[in-house]
Amino acid sequence: MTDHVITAVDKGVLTLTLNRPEKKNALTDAMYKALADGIEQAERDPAIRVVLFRANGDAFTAGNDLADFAAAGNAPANSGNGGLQSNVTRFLENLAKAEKPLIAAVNGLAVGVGVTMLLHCDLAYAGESATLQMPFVNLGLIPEAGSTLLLPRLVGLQKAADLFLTGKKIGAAKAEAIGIIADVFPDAELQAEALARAETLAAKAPTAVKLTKALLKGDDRAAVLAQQKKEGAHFAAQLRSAEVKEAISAFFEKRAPDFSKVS
Ligand SMILES: C/C=C/C(=O)SCCNC(=O)CCNC(=O)[C@H](O)C(C)(C)COP(=O)(O)OP(=O)(O)OC[C@H]1O[C@@H](n2cnc3c(N)ncnc32)[C@H](O)[C@@H]1OP(=O)(O)O
Repeated sequence: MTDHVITAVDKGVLTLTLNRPEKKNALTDAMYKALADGIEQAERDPAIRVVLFRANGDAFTAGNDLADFAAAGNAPANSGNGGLQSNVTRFLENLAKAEKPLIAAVNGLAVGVGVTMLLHCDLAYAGESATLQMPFVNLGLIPEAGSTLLLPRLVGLQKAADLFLTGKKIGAAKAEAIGIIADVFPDAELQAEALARAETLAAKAPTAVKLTKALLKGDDRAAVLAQQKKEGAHFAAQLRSAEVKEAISAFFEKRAPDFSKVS
């Protein structure tokens, strides 16, 4: 159990609220566990029709907790903790496997997995001041969640490379224009709008909704899960690299990383 994710069910909507605002909702293993458990609970419970991801504070999420990455990178190779933690993997797999609709309300910053998870959401809404960034390469890492398959399909190879290789930030309007975000709302209206849409969807005919989602996703699930596995293997190797050690040290020392000496 963690207080850093608040789980609530109302009117057919399972709401998972990220609640670690003092760390910009950076995701710890316990938080991934709560998110993975939440999706499984929704899939099991016929009374739950929709999952809504939202966040308290001024950021959606700063992505994976970098201290956890540093610890995983330093763990003995045979400790079972030398790659993505099992709850991260479970969360990413559950996103890809979910049969019920997933909705996200993105306020403020969404970084790393905070963006790649949106590629699995059927409806991702954002506040107008939201920014999205996938700085995996800047951290010495590679993108995950099947995003190396999903993003280029969604936005084209050039735009996907631009986002992944530069790690640049984009605003909500741009994210909507390229298809990552379904709709943008004034910041003050985002949460109410996303909840209202989730509740409306939860009241619709559940089998028709599930079948429509399945048809929209096509036959992609196996390919996405296979891509997650490929990404995960590279990710685990990179976590142990000098590149990641330098990038994470630089983050906590509040300086720019220096990759000039890594080969
Ligand atoms: C499988 C998943 C992979 C991924 O998700 S990869 C992506 C990993 N995430 C990142 O690289 C983002 C790292 N964070 C940042 O770049 C910045 O932060 C932000 C741009 C998100 C926000 O910057 P600002 O508004 O200046 O806030 P602040 O003072 O940097 O952060 C407030 C407190 O939050 C902690 N924090 C922020 N992000 C993380 C994180 N990802 N892991 C651990 N801690 C984080 C900071 O250290 C600090 O804490 P203190 O107040 O104690 O100094």
